[in-house]
Amino acid sequence: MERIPSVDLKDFLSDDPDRKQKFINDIGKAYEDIGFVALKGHFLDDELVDNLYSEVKNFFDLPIDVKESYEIPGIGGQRGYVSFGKESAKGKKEGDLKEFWHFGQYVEDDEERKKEYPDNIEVKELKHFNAIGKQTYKMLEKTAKYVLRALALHLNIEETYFDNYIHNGNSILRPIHYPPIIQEPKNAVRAAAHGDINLITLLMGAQGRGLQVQNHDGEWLDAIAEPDELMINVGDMLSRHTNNKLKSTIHRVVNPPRELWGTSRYSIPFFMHPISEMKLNVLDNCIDENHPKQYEDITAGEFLNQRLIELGLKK
Ligand SMILES: O=C(O)CCC(=O)C(=O)O
Ligand SMILES: [Fe+2]
Repeated sequence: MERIPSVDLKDFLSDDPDRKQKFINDIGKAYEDIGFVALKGHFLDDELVDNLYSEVKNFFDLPIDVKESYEIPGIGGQRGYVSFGKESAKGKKEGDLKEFWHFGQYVEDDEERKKEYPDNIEVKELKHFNAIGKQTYKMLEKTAKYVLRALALHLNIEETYFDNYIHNGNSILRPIHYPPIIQEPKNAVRAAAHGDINLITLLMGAQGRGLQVQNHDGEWLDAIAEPDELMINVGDMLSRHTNNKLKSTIHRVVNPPRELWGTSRYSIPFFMHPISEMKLNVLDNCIDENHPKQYEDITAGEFLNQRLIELGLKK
């Protein structure tokens, strides 16, 4: 496969069963192959997207000591600010050339669950940052819910199978700033090759160049979306759960050519996580003679913990 397939969520949401089925088939096929699709017809309107980018830029433009005052020790970077170079890909010692912010779940109907998560951090210097973040979080979560419904149907399980696992799930919205490059990086890139941890990732900002996806032949394909598309990929949790029927594909963000070193890159992934007690045990109907069970039983919470330690975010 030479390019990332494009799908339209409006097909899945339509009353026409043929359109709905076509969406399921297209995304299912793409995820069994390259693990990525570009998706139109999502729930983010242009005004929200514009406001979000401007708030995100305003935040990263704040003085470093202000940003660092939002870097909270002891929570594995799960909320607030994570400073430049802190996170490195699994197995790599150089930090990625990025700084980022985390918005987490807004639990409004479950006191116990609310206690489980760190609180979101309010940026006092920016009037609209927090509200715009929350609105975006909700719209991406809603988009992801329908994508997972389509995948459930593709997997021949109940359409709403994922709904209860993602309601109040541990999802994270991560605005990332890759700053201008000042001097030749030794071994570091904007984001080193990695697979995502979570169920699925919805990425805003893939219209800017830099994101690359590895195909089966080990070649790197540019993954560029249209301005109205989200790039959506399978993460390791979903790949485990489906016995690797759906592929969590390795991807990276390369440094720009020297003439573009002076430019920042902004991207905003939404990492869809389930609640921590969801069992990621391989689904029975993804096991047969030709596809023996490949992964040990594990919960989403245990899996996340392991990975945060490997990323250098948690001790
Ligand atoms: O910035 C990007 O385009 C991708 C970032 C990414 O892959 C990640 O944060 O997991
Ligand atoms: Fe990623």
